[in-house]
Amino acid sequence: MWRGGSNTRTCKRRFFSSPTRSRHHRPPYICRLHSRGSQHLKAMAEVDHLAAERATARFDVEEMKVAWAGSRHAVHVADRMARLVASDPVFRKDNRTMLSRKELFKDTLRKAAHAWKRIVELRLTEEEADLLRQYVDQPGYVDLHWGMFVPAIKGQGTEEQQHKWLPLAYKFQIIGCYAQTELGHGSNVQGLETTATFDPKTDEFVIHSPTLTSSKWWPGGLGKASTHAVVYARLITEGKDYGIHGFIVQLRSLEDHSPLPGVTLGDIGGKFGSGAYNSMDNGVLRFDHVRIPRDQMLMRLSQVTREGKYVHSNVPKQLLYGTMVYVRQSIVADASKALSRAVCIAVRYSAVRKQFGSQDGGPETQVLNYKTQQSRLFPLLASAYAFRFVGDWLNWLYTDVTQKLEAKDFSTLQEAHACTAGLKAVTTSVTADAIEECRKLCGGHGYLNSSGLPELFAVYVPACTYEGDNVVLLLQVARILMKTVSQLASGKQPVGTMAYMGKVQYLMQCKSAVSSAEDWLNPDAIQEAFEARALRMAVNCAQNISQAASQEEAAGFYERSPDLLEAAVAHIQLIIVTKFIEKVHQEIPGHGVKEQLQALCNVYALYILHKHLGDFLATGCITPRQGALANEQLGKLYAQVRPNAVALVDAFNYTDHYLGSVLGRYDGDVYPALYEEAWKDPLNETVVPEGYHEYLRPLIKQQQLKLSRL
Ligand SMILES: CCCCCCCCCCCCCCC/C=C/C(=O)SCCNC(=O)CCNC(=O)[C@H](O)C(C)(C)COP(=O)(O)OP(=O)(O)OC[C@H]1O[C@@H](n2cnc3c(N)ncnc32)[C@H](O)[C@@H]1OP(=O)(O)O
Ligand SMILES: Cc1cc2nc3c(=O)[nH]c(=O)nc-3n(C[C@H](O)[C@H](O)[C@H](O)COP(=O)(O)OP(=O)(O)OC[C@H]3O[C@@H](n4cnc5c(N)ncnc54)[C@H](O)[C@@H]3O)c2cc1C
Repeated sequence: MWRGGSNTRTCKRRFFSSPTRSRHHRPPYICRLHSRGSQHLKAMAEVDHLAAERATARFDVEEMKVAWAGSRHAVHVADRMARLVASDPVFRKDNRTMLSRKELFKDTLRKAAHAWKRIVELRLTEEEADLLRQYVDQPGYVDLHWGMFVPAIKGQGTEEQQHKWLPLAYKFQIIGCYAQTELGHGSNVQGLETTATFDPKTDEFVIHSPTLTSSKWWPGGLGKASTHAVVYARLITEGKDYGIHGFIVQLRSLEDHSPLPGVTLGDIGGKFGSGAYNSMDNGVLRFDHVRIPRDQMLMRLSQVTREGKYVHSNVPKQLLYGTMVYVRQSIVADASKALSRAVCIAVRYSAVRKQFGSQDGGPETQVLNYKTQQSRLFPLLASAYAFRFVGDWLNWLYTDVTQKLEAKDFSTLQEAHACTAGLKAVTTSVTADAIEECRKLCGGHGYLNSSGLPELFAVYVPACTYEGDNVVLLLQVARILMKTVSQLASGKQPVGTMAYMGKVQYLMQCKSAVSSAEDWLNPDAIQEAFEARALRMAVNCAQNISQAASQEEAAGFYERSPDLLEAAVAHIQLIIVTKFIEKVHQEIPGHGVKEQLQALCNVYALYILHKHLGDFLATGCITPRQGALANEQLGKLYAQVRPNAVALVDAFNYTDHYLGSVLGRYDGDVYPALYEEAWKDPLNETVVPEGYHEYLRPLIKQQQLKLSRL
């Protein structure tokens, strides 16, 4: 009866009602855990399986935490917020991949509401609140509300509009999203089809979706949560189309959340991966001649008068794209977070995991000691630090440009666009690939949801697409590079991150002086090689485009776009290397911290050089022998990083809750955790699976019957 007829009863129930029998049927380790209860688990947690690794570190980890976080204050606040989230049962996330879409969405609403309650109760500052939301670690409508809706109103709304709308948004009296992309167009913003036609009779805009492809499609938070949206639509007044502009549109009733008349909206459906980005209600939205007051057009950059006259302020039109520039810079900062999480998991697990090497009965080899593991993992560790520092710099640049724009100085707009677009593209592509590489570095166990890596990958990978497809963004960088090269002949000196191009005479013919592996530790040698490679690739592209004399320039650009993409990547990698070198040149307190960062900086640069050796050789920046020396030095650097690897990921200061990985646990006690986690799967709720009576038993019985007839 027990075996045959009770497949809906849970293990838990049986365990308590019939312990002897349960113990018999349960895996022995689980019984031991349960019988000893939490005391046993606590005792286990006190064992630090990575203590020996931590003891070999040659630097002050606490000071490295400061270097990573940016300041002692930042470490302190992050620590407090991370612990606040980790200790609150509402923010539990270990069961996330097992929830249905509806459950997951409700769980997201619950977490967002609870986070807001805590923020208000504890009177958290903006900095603390942002961190708290980050550690909750579940994509949801609040990301778009704070991350795009509010910034769009701040950036494109007049003082009056900000005064009216921002207090409502700040207190969550309205919830907003950013509705730009449509079914038919995302990358090509100028191709959007939604219309906003001014009606002077009523002093209103009529928002309309004229075609199926004009349906808004993808905006996060739109599907189920938002009451309002900043909608991007073609402004039509006095019969003329003035192109894309932003409008604040109410979508749902503030009483019962039902869609307002003329508004059709919903969720666009399940997305890649279990859990992951499915907590977000990406939505579809159609308008059927929906009327909004004229003053709900965001009028900071251009206005429509009461009479319907279009007036454009004396500012560049591209300021309309300001919200995207803002989010792109925050995506760069987020890249180092996602990458460092994956790397932290892979480094800790690689130090715990042992395979082979015990023929004489001695201990097996930690997989972290394999040179191949190091050569795959340490460049990713170095990249996490590189992205962190370039992200800090980009944040500085963004703030600087914003201040200049306030003073009507638009000279650095192009630099901000090129850097945010290019760095967003390179850091997200590398990070997405790196998370997948970390999964492979963790072998079979990396493929389990409980490793945290599949979900991290699934959540992260759309960053290569949203806020601008990475290829489209790199082509923007390439266009600016080509413009800069073409201006060199006229003697115009490039500025900012393009300034190196001003050394064109030298960089086009210089030869690297490197003659030993150690010479590659000289930052000037690295800088010169990267500058020469980036410039020569850009100049080659420019020459190839202009040599196609029979073609229009645009056609030449189109023809050469695969090469242009590579030139843009080379330019962005130069920026990352340069900012890392600049960081290491600064005063960095703490025993051994500067030395470690120096080593990581060299790993990052020489790894890129090794990986893109073809570029460096083809452009004649270095010789094959110098390439080989760089690789030789890289091997030596890996050996230098090895004893510090675990401490270098400890410096990220992530709680086990935030990491969300049994493989990346701080204490390294991986195997009991893996074992225990398996039993939480819903399939293990019953010993005999659902479906046994319908499908397995008849099959087995049928075969038995056949056999008995033989
Ligand atoms: C947990 C806590 C939460 C707190 C918040 C935390 C942060 C938030 C994180 C948020 C999480 C992320 C969630 C995901 C949300 C996703 C949202 C979206 O995806 S929104 C939609 C994004 N869409 C895009 O990115 C579209 C990409 N396309 C474009 O940007 C443009 O179409 C284009 C740049 C590709 C082309 O523009 P276009 O005008 O058609 O023309 P040109 O190429 O000819 O360019 C003309 C001219 O303009 C210059 N330019 C272009 N863009 C910019 C810019 N942004 N700034 C300045 N200048 C720009 C370009 O260089 C040309 O210059 P010129 O001198 O004339 O050559
Ligand atoms: C998870 C997620 C969340 C999102 N959230 C929002 C949101 O909140 N609000 C919002 O408005 N939008 C949102 N989006 C939409 C997002 O911004 C767009 O998907 C993105 O800008 C890419 O545009 P697309 O889908 O039109 O891609 P496409 O442009 O159709 O890309 C398809 C392919 O064409 C290539 N391609 C396109 N143009 C060119 C070109 N000129 N040269 C060479 N190759 C080209 C691309 O590289 C790509 O390989 C979200 C998307 C995702 C996936």
